[in-house]
Amino acid sequence: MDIKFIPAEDVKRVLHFSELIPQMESALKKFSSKNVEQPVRSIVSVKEANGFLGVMPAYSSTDQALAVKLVTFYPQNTDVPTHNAIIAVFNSHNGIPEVIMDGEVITTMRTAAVSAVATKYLAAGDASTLAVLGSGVQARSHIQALSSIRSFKKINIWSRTKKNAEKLAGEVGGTAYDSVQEAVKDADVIVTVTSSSTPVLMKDWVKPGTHVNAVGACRPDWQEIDPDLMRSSVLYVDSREAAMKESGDVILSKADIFAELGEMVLGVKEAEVQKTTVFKSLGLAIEDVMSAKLVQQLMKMN
Ligand SMILES: NC(=O)C1=CN([C@@H]2O[C@H](COP(=O)(O)OP(=O)(O)OC[C@H]3O[C@@H](n4cnc5c(N)ncnc54)[C@H](O)[C@@H]3O)[C@@H](O)[C@H]2O)C=CC1
Ligand SMILES: O=C([O-])C1=[NH+]CCC1
Repeated sequence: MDIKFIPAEDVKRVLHFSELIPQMESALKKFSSKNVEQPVRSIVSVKEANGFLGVMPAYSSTDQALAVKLVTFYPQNTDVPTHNAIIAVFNSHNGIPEVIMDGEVITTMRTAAVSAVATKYLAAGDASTLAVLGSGVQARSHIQALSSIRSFKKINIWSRTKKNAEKLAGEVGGTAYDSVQEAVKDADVIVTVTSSSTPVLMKDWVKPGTHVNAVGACRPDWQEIDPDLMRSSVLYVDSREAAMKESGDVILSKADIFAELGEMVLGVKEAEVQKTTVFKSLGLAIEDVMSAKLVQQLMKMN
């Protein structure tokens, strides 16, 4: 068996948001039109490390794309990334494994690309202030991806460790804030990218009409968003089934899900731009499978 390995440097070299964002928009549509075979991910808890291993398979017959991502989340890691992943790609005709590629860069970029799709449809066209809560890997990729969708004049950053917020603010020409309330007060778009398991963003701090990409809190007993904000906003999710199984923000608040993002992109459900909207992101295997396919195509061209 001749299995090729594609390392992180190669994935990083070929993958760009200009191609990844439309690819994710297409993946979301396929998912919500039931053109994808994908179970909700399996989670193996590693209690001693407060971490988990997630197993994320998906198959798209129209793309002849069959792959599985294996991803770990160890939130207490400090000197190595908190998320680590590989993606194994199989030949969909004969089941032979063909490629194993790094999945960390894809996880970093496709998550932000999906939030960019949500922001493109749900944020005001003239959105000028972006607030980011958290200062890690996803904070950086979200600033990059969302800046390709809207022209932000201000980028406000809060992180529980102020010096990390200041470092990120220095990198992106933003401003670091001491409190979440101050950071989000004028924001048109908010991104929550923390590893918190309790709410960091409160309803009363968010101005009406803001779009929130809620990216952290991927376990049924974790929350990043005030339940009142969840209930009072128009709520979009990547997958209804996954949200009802995995998202503490959705399950514990008992908020009504208005639509899957793919349904909105398909035009089956409205994009409620004038209202306060929350996109609750959990991450879908099909996003990884279609990102991996794009990497393979781009590698052939480069
Ligand atoms: N929806 C999706 O598809 C994906 C979601 N994620 C989630 O996004 C979040 C951020 O991921 P990364 O940036 O890769 O992680 P990271 O480890 O690079 O950064 C985590 C950030 O959260 C902050 N943080 C940790 N505990 C906190 C607490 N109790 N209160 C407030 N801030 C806290 C850290 O200081 C840091 O700024 C995580 O929750 C992660 O699981 C990550 C990948 C995909
Ligand atoms: O989709 C994904 O890869 C993840 N979602 C939360 C942690 C990792």
